[in-house]
Amino acid sequence: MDQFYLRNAIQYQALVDAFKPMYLTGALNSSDATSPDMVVSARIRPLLGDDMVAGFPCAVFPRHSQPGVLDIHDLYNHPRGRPILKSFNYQVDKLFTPDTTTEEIYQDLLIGLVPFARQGGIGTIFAYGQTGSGKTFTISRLEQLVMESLTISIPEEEKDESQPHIRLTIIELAGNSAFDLLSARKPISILEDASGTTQLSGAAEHQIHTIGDALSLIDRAASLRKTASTMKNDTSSRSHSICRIRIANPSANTEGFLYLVDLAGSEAARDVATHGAERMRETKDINLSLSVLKDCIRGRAEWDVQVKSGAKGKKPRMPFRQSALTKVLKHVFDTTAGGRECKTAVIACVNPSLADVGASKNTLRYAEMLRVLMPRVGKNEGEGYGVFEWGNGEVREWIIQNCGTPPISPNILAPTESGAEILRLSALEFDYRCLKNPGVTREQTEALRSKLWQLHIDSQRQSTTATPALSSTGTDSSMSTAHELA
Ligand SMILES: Nc1ncnc2c1ncn2[C@@H]1O[C@H](COP(=O)(O)OP(=O)(O)OP(=O)(O)O)[C@@H](O)[C@H]1O
Repeated sequence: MDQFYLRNAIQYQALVDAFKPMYLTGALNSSDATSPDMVVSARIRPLLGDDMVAGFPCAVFPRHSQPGVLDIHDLYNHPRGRPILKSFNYQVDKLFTPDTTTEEIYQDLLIGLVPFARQGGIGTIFAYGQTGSGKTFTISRLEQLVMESLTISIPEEEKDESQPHIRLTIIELAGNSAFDLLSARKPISILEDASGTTQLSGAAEHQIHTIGDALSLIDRAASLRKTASTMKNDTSSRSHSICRIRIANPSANTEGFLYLVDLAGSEAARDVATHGAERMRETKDINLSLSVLKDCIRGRAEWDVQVKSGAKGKKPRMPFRQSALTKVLKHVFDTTAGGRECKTAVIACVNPSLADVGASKNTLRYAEMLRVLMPRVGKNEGEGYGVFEWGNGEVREWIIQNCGTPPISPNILAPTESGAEILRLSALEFDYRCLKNPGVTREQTEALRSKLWQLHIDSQRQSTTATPALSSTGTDSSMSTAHELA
């Protein structure tokens, strides 16, 4: 296949240049709001020196006219002998192009997760993608940035007993075995205790006082992972790495978590074919754990949508006991006893080279399967807009008229947010903003939040154009068009 691509690189480029995208509507429309606590993003890494030397052109393009949409072009052999271009498109909530830096991704996806975890929530970020697509590049820098923000924000002289206690654990999962990356890859066990909490038995938790402590531990884990992979004569990480940051906040009596997960590379079938039986088994284990993870992430997002929107339905399936990866992340998926508030972000990493086009399509199909659409709010003639359709002006107006006394300033509660964005705020964040206003009580903030959600649910019920309670962009949402070489 590679030879076919290289032989036809010039024709391929001509077809790509002539490509005219169809405007996406319906389930793929970017104006459809997805689950408020789940952001599915994609990062296209730049073509690197090696890719260019190999001579493969770029096959993945962000669509500038529609935010969050990517076009991928593949080249097919046609029976009449002329290669044809097949184009596929995918939709994500946020798209990071080759020019985006990891610092910008942090600002976009993680800046809110850190205070959320400080207040007792669970924030999780996953990097998923084919080997060499930039997962480790992305997650390792995000780990550093999170640690900087957790340790730098409080000046040393102002730290006291009431400051959050930060503890770091970094483990690696290979098949069903787990290792502590901060204790020379010592094997550890994943156990559920009597209360049903997952324990990483034997894994050290390191108390972090300064950014220096954190960075040296992160470096230690990264170099151990790299050495293990080189010893196996393997350039790609065939294991999942999980960085867990526990944030205990004595003054608020809360304990939150941040998980940064660098998933094992999903491997293309053509690569697997060149490996032996052990590698094939390893790949099967990885694919199984990624499939269970997908069911769990999607199930959790569906559950959040059901709870927040008041939609009725069967409890979504979250088979987290089926793999070591999801057992470790039980916190994130377990909704028994109400479950904990969670916010999740996924970064689907993509190598834009034509040589990896098949794997890129798989990665983005996986990402699309994680997107859960909120029930759509329609507008009937003579009716007002649903909260979801409000602009910031309407949100502000509503706050002024409904906040009660003492007043809650729209500048503090919703300085820029639209209706959809204000609904996406976690309860913790909503209350936190309200309580910043002098004299405002918790009862008042809870009443305001319930009122907003009640209004949203009522407008949904009234809507005659409502879509089925929960819908997904699903696996068949990517559309393809074919263009023949003239
Ligand atoms: N956004 C980027 N900008 C510049 N270089 C990048 C970017 N993303 C990845 N790279 C480079 O691409 C190469 C592969 O990246 P990385 O090791 O992060 O891939 P990976 O997805 O973790 O692969 P594997 O699954 O094999 O571990 C590295 O040399 C990395 O420095």
